[in-house]
Amino acid sequence: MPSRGFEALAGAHNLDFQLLPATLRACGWCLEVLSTSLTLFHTDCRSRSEKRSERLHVQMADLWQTAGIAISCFLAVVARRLVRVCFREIRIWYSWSKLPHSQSPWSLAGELVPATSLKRHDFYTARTKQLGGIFGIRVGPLFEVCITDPELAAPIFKENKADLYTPLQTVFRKNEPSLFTKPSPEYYRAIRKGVAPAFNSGNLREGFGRLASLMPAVIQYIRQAGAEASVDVFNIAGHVTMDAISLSIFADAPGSASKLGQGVRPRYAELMDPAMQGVVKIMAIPWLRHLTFIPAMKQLKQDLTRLHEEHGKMVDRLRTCNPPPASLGGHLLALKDPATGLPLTDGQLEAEMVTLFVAGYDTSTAAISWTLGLIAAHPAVQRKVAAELDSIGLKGSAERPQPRGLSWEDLSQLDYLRKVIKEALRMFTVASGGTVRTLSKPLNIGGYHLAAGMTVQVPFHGIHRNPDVWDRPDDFLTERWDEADVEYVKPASGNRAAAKSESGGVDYGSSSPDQQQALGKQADQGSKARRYMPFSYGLRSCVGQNLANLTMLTFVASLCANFQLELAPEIKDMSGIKEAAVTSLIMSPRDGMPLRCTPWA
Ligand code: HEM
Repeated sequence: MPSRGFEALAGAHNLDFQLLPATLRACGWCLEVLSTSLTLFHTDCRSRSEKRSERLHVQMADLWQTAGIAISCFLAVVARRLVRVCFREIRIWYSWSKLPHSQSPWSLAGELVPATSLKRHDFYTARTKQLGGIFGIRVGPLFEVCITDPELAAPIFKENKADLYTPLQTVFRKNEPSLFTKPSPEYYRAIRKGVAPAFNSGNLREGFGRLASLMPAVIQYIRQAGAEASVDVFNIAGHVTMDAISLSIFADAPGSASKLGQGVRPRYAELMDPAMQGVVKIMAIPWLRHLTFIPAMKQLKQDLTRLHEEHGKMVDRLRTCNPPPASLGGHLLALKDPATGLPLTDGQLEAEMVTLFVAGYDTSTAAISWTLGLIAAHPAVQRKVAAELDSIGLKGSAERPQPRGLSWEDLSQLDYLRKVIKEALRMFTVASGGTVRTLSKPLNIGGYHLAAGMTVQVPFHGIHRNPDVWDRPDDFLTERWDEADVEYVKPASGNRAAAKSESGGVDYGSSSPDQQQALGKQADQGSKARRYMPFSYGLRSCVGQNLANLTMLTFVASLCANFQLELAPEIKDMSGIKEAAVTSLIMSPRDGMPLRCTPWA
């Protein structure tokens, strides 16, 4: 008979003792074996379940411990970052507080309104007159340094960081970084080196025929409008520059200039402009983008959806149009991403292509408009331009009612017209806000310590209109370009020289060999600091300036060769031109540039 303990053991494992065969039940030895194995099995089961629960326990404890460590690490990192950000902001605020500045410490918005208004170019000039060539402004919560003294501004052009531009990426479908926003240094170098040759003189010459072929339609349209009509050259220039960039990328048939006279703006500009207005808002106040429920951000979302559709088509067009290797499109397709060694993806191509349109379209259009307006407002200048064109057989007359079109060779003969364009870009600097950089290291400039991380703006319009730097800066004086080295600051004299030596000029915050070298270069340059910078200079200067100059020269020469220009009654005179200037992203005439154009013959 089985013992009571054995029976209990069997019961615990749901074994019915009665089910065992009778012979087995009667055999004491068998029962012994069965009992022993059941006991062993039971012990094993218990120890296994104990072990399992122990293991589970240990695992849970490990998990808790690991989670605890992870959370503590995370909190430590956040706290460190917070402390670092706080220290950085305090250092920035302290540096800023030592700069000359003018706003009331109690105003929450600081100078947000004048610094983002349509007349902000005048604001920087006024502050320069009031506070000098380096001063602080506060735009809402942003403590910013402004430099309008070219000598003091020189070291800023060695900085590459421009955090404030990052919101511009919103206009690309995949929010990719582009040349203009904030790619890695390697990517930036690869793109810059890859596209720059497209703008060299040999490659531009190859595409010049396509650019010049746009002009006959423009001339015909203006002729048809008649001498009494106000013709908006801003609108016309918009169509031509859009086609000029389009042609240099895709090298195929233009579309925009064929729509002249239909009272419309270039299609891409119609899509881009409203989106850019929204983007400018988030550049000024970055956290605005998170308020997706406010009407301005809802509108931006809609505008971007329309724009992104167009970008998809542009990438497809580039992939299928097979542009020649010398064209901008050819160069873009040949580019390799240094990180992967592969050709650019659709997203990367879109970012670079759109950057070229955004950077080149508005700027060239406004520059052409200011130049033509200024020529029309200054009859003596217009006579000299006409005489130059006449001397190479380009100007219309009774004997030459249909003057020939411009050739590549003509361009080198237009010395005076080049000076006129230069002076127009000085007086109405389209990139009026200039450049904005984030300091990657502390700098001592003009006796002021600027902390790392500070946002520094160099408003080019402020420099070009600074009376300490230019004689009669508010006058359109083409003859100033007859002198040599007009682009550079003249040797300092009198009070200005004394002020410079007292302020200590430029000094790098620490003294690594690189910085010593930079300091040395700056000192060598001495009075040779650049004061003329419509295309910026140094790192991040305009990569497309040769195309811009070519488009401006071609357009302005073609118009002046065919027509005598006069300001339309809407603008009337020089004060009307100045009044029309507004800056959103760039400085352009608010209601266009209406001119009356009378054929020479
Ligand atoms: C009159 C016409 C133009 C003016 C006044 C102008 C002016 C400028 C300025 C001042 C910058 C530097 C901006 C900064 O530092 O924040 C710049 C950059 C740039 N421009 Fe232009 N630009 C003109 C036409 C063009 C054209 C036609 C193109 C190309 C189709 C172009 C492409 C670019 C690009 C890609 C950059 C960024 C370069 C970089 O960061 O390395 N621009 N431009």
